[in-house]
Amino acid sequence: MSRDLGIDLGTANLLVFVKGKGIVINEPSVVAVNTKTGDIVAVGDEARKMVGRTPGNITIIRPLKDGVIADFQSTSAMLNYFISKTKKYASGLIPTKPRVVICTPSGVTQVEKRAIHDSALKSGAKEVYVVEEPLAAAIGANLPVSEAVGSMVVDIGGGTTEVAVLSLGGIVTSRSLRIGGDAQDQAIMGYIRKKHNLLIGERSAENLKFELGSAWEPEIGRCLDVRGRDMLTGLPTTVEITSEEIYDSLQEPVQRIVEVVKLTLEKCPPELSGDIMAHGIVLTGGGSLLKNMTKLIEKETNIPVLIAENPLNCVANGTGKTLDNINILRLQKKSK
Ligand SMILES: Nc1ncnc2c1ncn2[C@@H]1O[C@H](COP(=O)(O)OP(=O)(O)OP(=O)(O)O)[C@@H](O)[C@H]1O
Repeated sequence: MSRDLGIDLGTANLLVFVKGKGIVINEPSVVAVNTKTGDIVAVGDEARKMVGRTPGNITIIRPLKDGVIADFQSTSAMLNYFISKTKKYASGLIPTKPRVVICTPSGVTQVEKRAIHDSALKSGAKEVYVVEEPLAAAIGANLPVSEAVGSMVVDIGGGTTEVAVLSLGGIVTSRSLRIGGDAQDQAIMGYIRKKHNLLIGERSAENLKFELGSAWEPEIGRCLDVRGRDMLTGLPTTVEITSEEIYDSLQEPVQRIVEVVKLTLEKCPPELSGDIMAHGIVLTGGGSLLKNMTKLIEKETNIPVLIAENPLNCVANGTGKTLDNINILRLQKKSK
């Protein structure tokens, strides 16, 4: 027995599933680095607390951005940190090295995949298998991926949106878009800068999205005060933002997601389209929690849309379930 691990190396959050325990780590994919020494000062929750509040010698890095690895060294350090953190779950088990199934954003190149693989090995893994994100999301959402029936999953993460049609254990057709929750936050920041001459931080923009955001018909009359820096005076100030404004700012990134869903449906073989019509499209990832996202996709595709249970955990749960079939992954790796 060993503490085998399933890891969702997400753009926004990194989750670790320990076999027999479930998800034991769920922290933001953020690293704080001392710019003078290059040392890692904090990782995950600790680093996230520092966002926007760091002194000159500390910089906050999001190692994965837009679904790709923006900074390999800090990705590697983050992976190492979290794999080591799971050591305490090995108590009572024979202390062997873990086998690791890791899920990376689909924009990652073969070279980067190899580098992630090697970095997990260096962090103490015995064997490492890299799986595709939409497959893990669908398994984690309990879709019947191994059956001869078409299932469609839309995983809306921080950096990417992955849309895939699956059947008989594999991906039949898929598309990946480098737009997810982060692009929505950026759109809110851009809108407020332009309309109110106000600079706000990423966390404030994300909070406005949580509180006022909607993909379809905003709730009229809701508003929230946001603090930022007035670009004209340079002074801190507070502005009231309405739900209609947040709705307007989210239109572009949200419509791009709808388009990619439609394009994937167009490429779907007719038999599988019929299955998807009957069983619906399943949304996973944190972005699926944007208010009325299901309603919008339903209206645009005329197909029922459901959100998976615990959408933020689907990919990690999927990699965890894959640990039970590690022999299949081993055979697939050998045949490559
Ligand atoms: N209630 C909510 N409403 C809108 N967006 C939300 C909500 N909860 C979380 N999100 C967004 O979900 C995103 C994070 O989702 P998730 O953890 O699935 O991404 P990830 O797996 O790290 O990213 P990727 O799949 O791109 O690598 C963030 O952009 C966050 O703002």
